[in-house]
Amino acid sequence: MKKTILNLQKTATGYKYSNKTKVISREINASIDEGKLVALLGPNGCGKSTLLRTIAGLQPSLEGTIFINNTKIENLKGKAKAKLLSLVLTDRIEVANLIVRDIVEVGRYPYTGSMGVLQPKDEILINEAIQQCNLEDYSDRMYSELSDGEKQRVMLARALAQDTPLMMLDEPTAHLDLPNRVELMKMLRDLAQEMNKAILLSTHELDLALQWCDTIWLMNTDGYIESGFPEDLVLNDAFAKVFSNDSFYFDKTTGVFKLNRRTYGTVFLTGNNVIKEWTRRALEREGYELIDNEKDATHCVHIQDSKKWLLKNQNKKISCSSIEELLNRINNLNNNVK
Ligand SMILES: Nc1ncnc2c1ncn2[C@@H]1O[C@H](COP(=O)(O)OP(=O)(O)OP(=O)(O)O)[C@@H](O)[C@H]1O
Repeated sequence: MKKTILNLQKTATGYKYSNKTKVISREINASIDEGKLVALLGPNGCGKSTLLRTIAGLQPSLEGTIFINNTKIENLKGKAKAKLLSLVLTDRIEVANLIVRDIVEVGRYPYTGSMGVLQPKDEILINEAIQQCNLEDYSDRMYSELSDGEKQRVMLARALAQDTPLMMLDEPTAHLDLPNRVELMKMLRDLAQEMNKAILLSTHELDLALQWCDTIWLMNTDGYIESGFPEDLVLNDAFAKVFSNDSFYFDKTTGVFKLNRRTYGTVFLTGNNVIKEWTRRALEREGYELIDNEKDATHCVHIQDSKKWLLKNQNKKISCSSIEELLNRINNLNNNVK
């Protein structure tokens, strides 16, 4: 059976001032088992960073109990806490005159004596962390001279060297381009599975979280969390409730957000699946709704190959050689309406 690494019971988070308390989240009951990658998702300002800081013990919880490896977080201090959890924050730390390896070595601080002398086992774990984060060619480079994506990998390597059962990352993909975002998510998933770590990351990358994470903690604007399997949260409309508004909605079929807007006509579309998908995107962007019933459609489009779209409208049959031409023709037919 999988061991539970993080367990939150009736946790409330927030900020205390001398004469008042500002509650951000309440009644959080959630847990993470070893080997699991969990995404904390929610709108701006709902309380994701506050929760991560509370779990890390950087600020006290207002109510409830947080257990890491069955130990209450408030009973953990200094090095004992640093052996159980590592935290990678969004803010880039700016350090002068340190090379990448120096920073990864900091991860071993909880295990070294008062003089900070590294033992052979520490060196092995530092080398492994550098390797796992693909930093072998960077280990002697100045940290301050790296790109944001490379700095992010260094921070992950430092957290890995810390060798904790729980790793937490606050918006780790924030400064990365798309290939690096995917690469990082894959790396975190591999780490969870191969090293049996419990990993909690906050993110705004809904599609990446849906693809790569075992569980999603979905936080709404009132700070309540619904925890579940990504696909279940899509199908039970939890995503739609948290993220949709008057301007756009969450489309369950495709898993993306779409603008609510007037439709200019309906299209019945047939043909090769890949070309159909890109044609669908263009049609929907232009304000056309795709329907399954040929009889009721304003336009019918049959895709013959990647250079031929056959547009049928009442008595007309028009052959188009690109999606751009298809859209121009449909818009021309619709001119009086649009
Ligand atoms: N030190 C603080 N004192 C008082 N309120 C704070 C403090 N830090 C954050 N807040 C408030 O707590 C709420 C939650 O902030 P938090 O940064 O946790 O949200 P978030 O979900 O991480 O947001 P984002 O997605 O924009 O990063 C916000 O209303 C914010 O203004």
